[in-house]
Amino acid sequence: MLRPSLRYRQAMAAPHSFTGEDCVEFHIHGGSAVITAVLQALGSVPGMRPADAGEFTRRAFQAGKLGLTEVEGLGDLIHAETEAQRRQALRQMSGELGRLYQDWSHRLKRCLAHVEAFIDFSEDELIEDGVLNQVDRSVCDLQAEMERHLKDERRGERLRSGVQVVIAGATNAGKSSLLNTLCQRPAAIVSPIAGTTRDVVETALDIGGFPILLSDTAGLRDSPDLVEREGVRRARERVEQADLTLVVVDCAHLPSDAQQAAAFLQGHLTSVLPAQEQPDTVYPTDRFLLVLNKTDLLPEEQRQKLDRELRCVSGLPPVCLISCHTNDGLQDFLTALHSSVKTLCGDPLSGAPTLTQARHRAHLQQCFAALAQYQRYRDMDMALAAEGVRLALTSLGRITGRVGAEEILDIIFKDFCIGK
Ligand SMILES: Nc1nc2c(ncn2[C@@H]2O[C@H](COP(=O)(O)OP(=O)(O)OP(=O)(O)O)[C@@H](O)[C@H]2O)c(=O)[nH]1
Ligand SMILES: [Mg+2]
Repeated sequence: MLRPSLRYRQAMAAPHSFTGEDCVEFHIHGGSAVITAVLQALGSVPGMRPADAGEFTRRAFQAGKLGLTEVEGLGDLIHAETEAQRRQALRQMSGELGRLYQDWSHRLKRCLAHVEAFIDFSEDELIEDGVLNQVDRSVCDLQAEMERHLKDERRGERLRSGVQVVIAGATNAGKSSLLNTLCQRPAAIVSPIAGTTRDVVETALDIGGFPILLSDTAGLRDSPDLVEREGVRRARERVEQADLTLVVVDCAHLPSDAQQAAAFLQGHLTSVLPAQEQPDTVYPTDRFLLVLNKTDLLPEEQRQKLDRELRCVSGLPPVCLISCHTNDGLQDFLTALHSSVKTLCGDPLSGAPTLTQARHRAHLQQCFAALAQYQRYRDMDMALAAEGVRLALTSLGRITGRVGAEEILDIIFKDFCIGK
């Protein structure tokens, strides 16, 4: 006979369970024959069927136990591969982001109520003075807060999906060797033949808890070879899309004089940079790292001199001297890489909660635009101005799941696994 304990009843009975419904959990021996037999027995009970992927979470959402941003946080937690991703997902799952949007939503509802009251009662002078001024102030405040939230340099989205790091530079500089050193396996072919890498070789890495997607690319040079030219085009495309580019240079090619070396490196960077960034000689330090490889080929004295002097040259991105053959300088390079990636992702635990999904960004931008509609029509047509506030509320509701199309929910829940 089943005699549920008090703890069991509290955790599993409606409305305290995860889904808000009465639940039962079976703890059985783990052998596959036992599991199959139990599933078969359960399957023979009329009306019993296996849960769909994400069905438990969907039921929790439908019972109002979780908001949509929390659901997305839970999904991200399940898929988190690095520590920083896990922390960001946990924070979102705890409801911080959802509470921020709820707060905005409440304030917008107040604005809408005031605007509608103004439309209905202002002619009878039943409405107190200054109601619209209060709405104006609230709308301005909300816009300023949303603008700050949107101007986050995509840190949260980057952390969620991985920082795009691209290795680029001339042929034979040691790009593929760097990729292999970082991922500690021979992922890309290395050879003394210039033009060995043609296609993009990708690998996912965890750098101090931050996820990166590292791409090795074809060496940049003019080539009569059709296939190599396509490789170079792809390499340039990757640099354009990259969050961070590691520009690899064979340091045996560097002039020994520091000023000349700096000029050489500037020229090298220009040849790697996307066309639209050419006139700007101040390289955003968080988007480039200069990796001077093959230091084992330099006399120690020259290596130290280069290291010392290039650090003092202004206008260059951070410079790291390494050898993929001896691993010399690798630790300093990893520290510099970690610091750049951390800047690009931000600290998932400090400051205001960040945007983590392109879906949220799109709805927030619509919300922001709708508030501009309120301001545009406020002195001309109050009905259209009110419509602006209403649209803003709808856009926010789409983020939190208060307003939603079924197909969006289907997309979100399909990423969950069975049993979640
Ligand atoms: N001495 C020395 N040789 C290196 C080092 N790193 C790479 N090499 C050699 O340099 C040559 C080219 O290395 P790759 O890693 O294939 O260079 P790459 O930049 O990927 O070249 P492409 O794919 O042709 O653009 C190979 O013979 C490597 O063994 C290093 O740190 N020191
Ligand atoms: Mg290569």
